Amino acid sequence: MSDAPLIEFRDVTKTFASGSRQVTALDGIDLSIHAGDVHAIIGYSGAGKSTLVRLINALEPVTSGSVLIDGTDITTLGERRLRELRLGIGMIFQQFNLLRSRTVFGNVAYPLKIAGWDKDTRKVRVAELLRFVGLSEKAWDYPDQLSGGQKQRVGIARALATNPKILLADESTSALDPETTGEVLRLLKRVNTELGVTIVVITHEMEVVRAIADRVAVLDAGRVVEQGAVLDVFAEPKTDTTRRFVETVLHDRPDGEDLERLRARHTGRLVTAGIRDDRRIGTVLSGAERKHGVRFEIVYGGIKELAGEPIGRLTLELTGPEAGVDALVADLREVTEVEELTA
Ligand SMILES: Nc1ncnc2c1ncn2[C@@H]1O[C@H](COP(=O)(O)OP(=O)(O)OP(=O)(O)O)[C@@H](O)[C@H]1O
Repeated sequence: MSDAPLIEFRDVTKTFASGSRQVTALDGIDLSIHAGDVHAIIGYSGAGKSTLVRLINALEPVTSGSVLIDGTDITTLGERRLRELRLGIGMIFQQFNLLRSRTVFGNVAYPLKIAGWDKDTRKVRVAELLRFVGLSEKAWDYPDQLSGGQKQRVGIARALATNPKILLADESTSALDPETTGEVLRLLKRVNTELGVTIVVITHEMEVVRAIADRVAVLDAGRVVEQGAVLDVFAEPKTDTTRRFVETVLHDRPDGEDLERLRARHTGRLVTAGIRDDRRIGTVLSGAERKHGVRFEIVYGGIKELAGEPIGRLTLELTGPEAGVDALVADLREVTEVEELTA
């Protein structure tokens, strides 16, 4: 497999005219999405996520810069080539966007009809897709008879009908309860691993990123403020925006009342240390008393598993001579991120 990205944004800017004002939705985006990845784009409302995804299938023109798919700059393509391009890109939506007047079968068959597949081939393909998403028994139901999770599974089957290489999922689980969200995310992961489809997940929920993404880009006010492997971004978020998103999943950093309570109850120095390679941190801590005359107590923390690795933070109270605590904090900084919490 080549290293060239499947989707690449090069210095992409997108502005909209809003009355007499110009709104900059995307501001100098550089982003690479590689074949075979589940790549999440996370950001708050208005960050530019939907605009970004609409540039991937050229539903909107860029204002400047280029968007390359498989090495082709799609910003210069004519309508006919764009139609071909869009056949290779499936999309699913927050509100499912199913045709209410058609059955599940009819909805999934629809893109095949548009693409000119004959009736028999359509039938075989739809049956195969419904089997894959676990809805064979619902083929003759109408969307209104389905639960939210089932509707999204129909959406996924329809998006995959023409065998796209890319699936764009725009807030695809935001209308679903947590349990159904899990089901849909597991199905998307299967789409990725079993069918080899590259998935771009647009979300404002870090839990979605944790659950299925390999890589993530954090979008803030039209700019990519951070991007990388999900594990790295969770372990060492570099911007406040990212840190806030990570917090929503890990709940591992005391703040507000929790922090006040800890400060009132513990007189030693409070530090929060990132857990990643726990053995190295364990080694530093187990030598704390012997090396520096410092005792430690774990007073707060949360650890989750991400891609098979423990990730999270522990808050420690360190008690001992000032110089010893300083030396221990310095040792900890060698192996992980450390934040002082003492006011
Ligand atoms: N067609 C449009 N005309 C004018 N402004 C637009 C248009 N589309 C988007 N914008 C503006 O661009 C900015 C980014 O919007 P976008 O919908 O991409 O953000 P988002 O991150 O997807 O937010 P949300 O999660 O709320 O959908 C916002 O300020 C929005 O108001």
